Amino acid sequence: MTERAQLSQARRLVVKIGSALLTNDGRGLDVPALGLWVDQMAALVEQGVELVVVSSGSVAEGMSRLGWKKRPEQLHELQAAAAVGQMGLVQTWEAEFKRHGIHTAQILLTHDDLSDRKRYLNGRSTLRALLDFGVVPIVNENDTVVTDEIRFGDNDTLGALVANVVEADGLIILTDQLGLFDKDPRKNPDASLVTERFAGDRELDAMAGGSAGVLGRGGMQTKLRAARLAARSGAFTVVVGGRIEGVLTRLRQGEVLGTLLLPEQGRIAARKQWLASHLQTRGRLTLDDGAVKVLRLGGRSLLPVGVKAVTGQFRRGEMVSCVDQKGNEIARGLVNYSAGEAGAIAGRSSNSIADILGYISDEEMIHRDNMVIV
Ligand SMILES: Nc1ncnc2c1ncn2[C@@H]1O[C@H](COP(=O)(O)OP(=O)(O)O)[C@@H](O)[C@H]1O
Ligand SMILES: N[C@@H](CCC(=O)OP(=O)(O)O)C(=O)O
Repeated sequence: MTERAQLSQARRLVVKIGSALLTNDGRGLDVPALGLWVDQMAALVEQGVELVVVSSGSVAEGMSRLGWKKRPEQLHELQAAAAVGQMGLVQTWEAEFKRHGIHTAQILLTHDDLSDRKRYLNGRSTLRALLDFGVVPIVNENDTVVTDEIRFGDNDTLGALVANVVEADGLIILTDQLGLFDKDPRKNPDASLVTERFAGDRELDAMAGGSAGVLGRGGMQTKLRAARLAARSGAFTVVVGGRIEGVLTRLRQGEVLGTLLLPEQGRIAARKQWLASHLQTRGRLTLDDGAVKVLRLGGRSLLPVGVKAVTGQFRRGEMVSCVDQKGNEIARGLVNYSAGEAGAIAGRSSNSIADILGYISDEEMIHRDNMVIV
């Protein structure tokens, strides 16, 4: 598989859009541009892609609504502008997605929310539930309550943390340049576009500069940092020009646009490591000897037929522990069925899932890509 094919195959994506783009360099929300991105996103949703949007622009839109020409220095003024602008932001996202019959949801997060384990897990459950319902969450930083110390500071970082939380396959950062250049193209007209690198490549540090814009905060430095954060849970990052015609559709088709930043370890390995270290188990599946044997051999999914007993209360997508009949832990993984459903299909062949439950979401109890052997 070529690296760009990862975009064609992604099942869950986070799309982050910066202030300069969304507000047409501060001239108020660029509704036609936003509408065009939504058209492309709706087509992705139609193809079964789960999407989360991280939308900047509340401060810029607030400034525009309040008639302020200069970005205020004081935190409380920025927060006031953000509160005014956030109204316009969510109204516009909602109205544009509504044209396609897609619901949106507003999610405002602070750093605290994602560093506190309980809130992290609750946030994860809510986001997962929204995605299961086919809703597109629209995320921004909760600017009203943040203080200097706890600000993400830029939505690139927020986008990466959201990609970690939802275990996205990829993070797409739409910005006002065509991608990451070997030097800041605003200051160096001879700069050339970097098309593909490992996110951890140290050579990139010298290339990425800060923001020259009045609206954006992070510049390429925070986009690079975001790519490194996203890589921890196995997500690739694309930094790409949001004004390129049909940008999301063309990326989906595998076209080489923007800069692709890849996790070093490989997507699945990084993701598995992330899952094992960040999620607590919610229940237990006791396996028969045959299932223990195939899991230990590696590379196989766990089917319902190999499960003898189910304990605990868990929902689809939560982490469960797989143990042998003596209680020794064999593996951990994200389960495809809730505790009640898992109990009903335990010991049964995958062919009978539909008869037992009345529907089938997956043939596997735990897919091999979502499982870590311990
Ligand atoms: N190596 C680089 N390649 C591309 N852009 C760069 C680079 N270094 C610095 N920049 C600056 O980063 C800006 C984009 O970041 P930013 O203003 O924060 O936008 P956004 O609102 O999309 O987050 C570009 O307009 C550019 O001036
Ligand atoms: N929460 C702020 C985010 C500001 C921000 O990070 O902007 P950008 O660098 O353009 O993504 C807002 O909505 O204005």
